[in-house]
Amino acid sequence: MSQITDPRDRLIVALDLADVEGARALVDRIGDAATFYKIGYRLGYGGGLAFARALTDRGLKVFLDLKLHDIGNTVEEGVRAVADLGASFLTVHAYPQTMRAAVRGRGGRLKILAVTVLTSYDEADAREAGYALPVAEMVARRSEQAREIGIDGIVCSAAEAAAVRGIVGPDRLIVTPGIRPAGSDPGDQKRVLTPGEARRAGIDHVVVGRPITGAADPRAVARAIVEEMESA
Ligand SMILES: O=C(O)c1cc(=O)[nH]c(=O)n1[C@@H]1O[C@H](COP(=O)(O)O)[C@@H](O)[C@H]1O
Repeated sequence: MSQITDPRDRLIVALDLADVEGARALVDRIGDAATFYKIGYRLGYGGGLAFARALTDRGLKVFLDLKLHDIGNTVEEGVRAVADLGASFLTVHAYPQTMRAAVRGRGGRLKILAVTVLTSYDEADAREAGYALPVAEMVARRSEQAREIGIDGIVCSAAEAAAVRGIVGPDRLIVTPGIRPAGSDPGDQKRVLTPGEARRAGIDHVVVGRPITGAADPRAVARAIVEEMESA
């Protein structure tokens, strides 16, 4: 588990917005209630990579969620190309070739996170995609492979966090999307826990998008999530 001194760093706000103007306005509204933002490919394709640099220049932390998965050479060079954007985290899918390539391309302070099984998948979705193993076993197997390859952290559901911690040990990061404050709409997420449950399961960071980006008062929701984890 990482040494997090500022409790706000545990919350990563997913900036799943169409353009940089909207993202900048949201970051300004949230103000000092959050310190860590995720930029995925929706915003990335709308100028979000330059915006990542603008956020890090303001002292905020950035998670680039590009979920790379390709032939090794392309992944390695792709990781190398984003290594100097100042981001803290970059995602790749947890396939062994992809993870090895990402580790080769890693540089600077960029940490590579491996996405095990998406939190929008349940058992039926995994079977439909051709996987024979139950989701929890897939997550465990991919976490073992990530550890052997030297990946810095795991993305999984908080429902698997305690098992993953047993596999990857105390020093690798566990980052969990699929987080919903009690009573909020899960949307397309299927393996869902609350911020407090996630914290008790031993996660390092939660990723929260729509419950914050769609809220009337995003700053208040971000604050409440940080407080819920602090008191868990
Ligand atoms: O890699 C991710 O960040 C990710 C992995 C995963 O398994 N599930 C998942 O939801 N995510 C991302 O986490 C965010 C969750 O957003 P909300 O469902 O709106 O809270 C989205 O940006 C997803 O792309």
